[in-house]
Amino acid sequence: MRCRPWSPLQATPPPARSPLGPAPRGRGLVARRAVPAGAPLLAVEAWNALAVSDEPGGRGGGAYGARALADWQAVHGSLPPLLEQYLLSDSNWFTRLVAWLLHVSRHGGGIWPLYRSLLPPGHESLMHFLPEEREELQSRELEALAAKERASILSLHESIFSGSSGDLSALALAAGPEDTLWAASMVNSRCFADEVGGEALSLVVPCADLANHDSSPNAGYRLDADAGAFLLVATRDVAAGEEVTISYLGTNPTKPNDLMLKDHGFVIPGNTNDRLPFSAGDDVQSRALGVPPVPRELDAALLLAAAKGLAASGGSSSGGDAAAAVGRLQAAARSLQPFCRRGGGGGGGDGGAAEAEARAAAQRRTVDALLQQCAAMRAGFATTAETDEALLAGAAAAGAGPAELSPRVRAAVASRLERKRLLAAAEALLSAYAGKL
Ligand SMILES: C[S@@+](CC[C@H](N)C(=O)[O-])C[C@H]1O[C@@H](n2cnc3c(N)ncnc32)[C@H](O)[C@@H]1O
Repeated sequence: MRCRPWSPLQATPPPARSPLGPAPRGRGLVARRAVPAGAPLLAVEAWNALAVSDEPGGRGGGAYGARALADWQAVHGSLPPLLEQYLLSDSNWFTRLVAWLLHVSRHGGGIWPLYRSLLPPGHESLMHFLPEEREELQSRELEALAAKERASILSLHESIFSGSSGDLSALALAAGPEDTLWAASMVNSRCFADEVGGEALSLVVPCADLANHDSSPNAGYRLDADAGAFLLVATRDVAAGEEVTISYLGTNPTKPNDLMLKDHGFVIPGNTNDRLPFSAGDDVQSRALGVPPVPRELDAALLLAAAKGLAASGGSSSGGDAAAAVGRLQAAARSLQPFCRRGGGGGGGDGGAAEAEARAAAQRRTVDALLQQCAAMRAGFATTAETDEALLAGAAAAGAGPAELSPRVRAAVASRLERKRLLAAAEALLSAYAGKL
């Protein structure tokens, strides 16, 4: 592929596959020279991207998508008419991009064989998890999500690509379900979303798609239709040799880790969008499970003060870096928010000492009930955080498991460890809260 000559980026070499590596992100983009904030880091010609209109019949009438498809064919050659028709149809954008990626992977000339060879052969997103790998997630919900995701892609394979019955079967785009699963995870984990003149677009952009995620990224991206290029732009000064990162939360800033794992195959340490599944014990399901009702007695201001105090003292006892620990405290505090007293909560002052003591006692009962739920969640995990940490560090003690983890098991262990660390943050927060009463 041809990136603009002034592009100051290079792709890092493929990483050594070692589980001992310090939280490796894999390959990425690295700035070859310093780039000031606001300046472009990389420009990929628009005709080198696979761009589809999310809703060809919607806003913008699919005009940019149709033009992009025509431009692409002018450069890379005509697509089979059945595929061209399908790419312009109102089938969902995801399936259209999967079809296009499968086509260029099998039949594309020019840059596409090189691009195909750069794409990873396997992936850690949930649709690839086999039943024995799903168990490593230590979460019934995630296991169910993984099974559902896989079933939905396999059914898409049958209805669109399968040799016997699919809408596009005549094109022989996928040799089997594994091809469709691969292309689906590539689109899920690598595609960009943007809009031109109100027309929502989804794009696979070779080269730009090598940028890894960071929660405090140093780059943003945009499709510049006038310049005919997809740009990565520095959002702050980037030093020579620094990794160039973007946020994968661009289209869904509220994405929790379960969905990160579903789409991207990794979790964000200290993802503030995560929530612990505390129960108020007042719904039918909780009553059936015997979860005692939890009165909403916490004081929002006190909860915030407890969280701030813990954050100032270096986060909770959970592992990982300081920013992640603060993120977990925020996520824990938000998980506890529903247990705060409505209408300001107050509780201070004019009712006398007896009333204040009654209020404190009510809060302690709420804290105790929530700590009990934490203990129940902890008991539901088959391993401890320490075991997971040792597994990820590759220092598996005798009987703790194999020193080498497959990429998917590694992703599963990272995901369950992150949930345990969030739980530890919630426990620390509840204890700090109780200490303030
Ligand atoms: C768009 S690609 C980025 C380039 C990728 N590293 C590669 O070698 O092709 C997205 C994939 O990179 C990996 N990745 C990106 N950011 C990551 C992060 N912060 N932590 C762990 N893995 C990350 C995940 O496997 C993800 O599905």
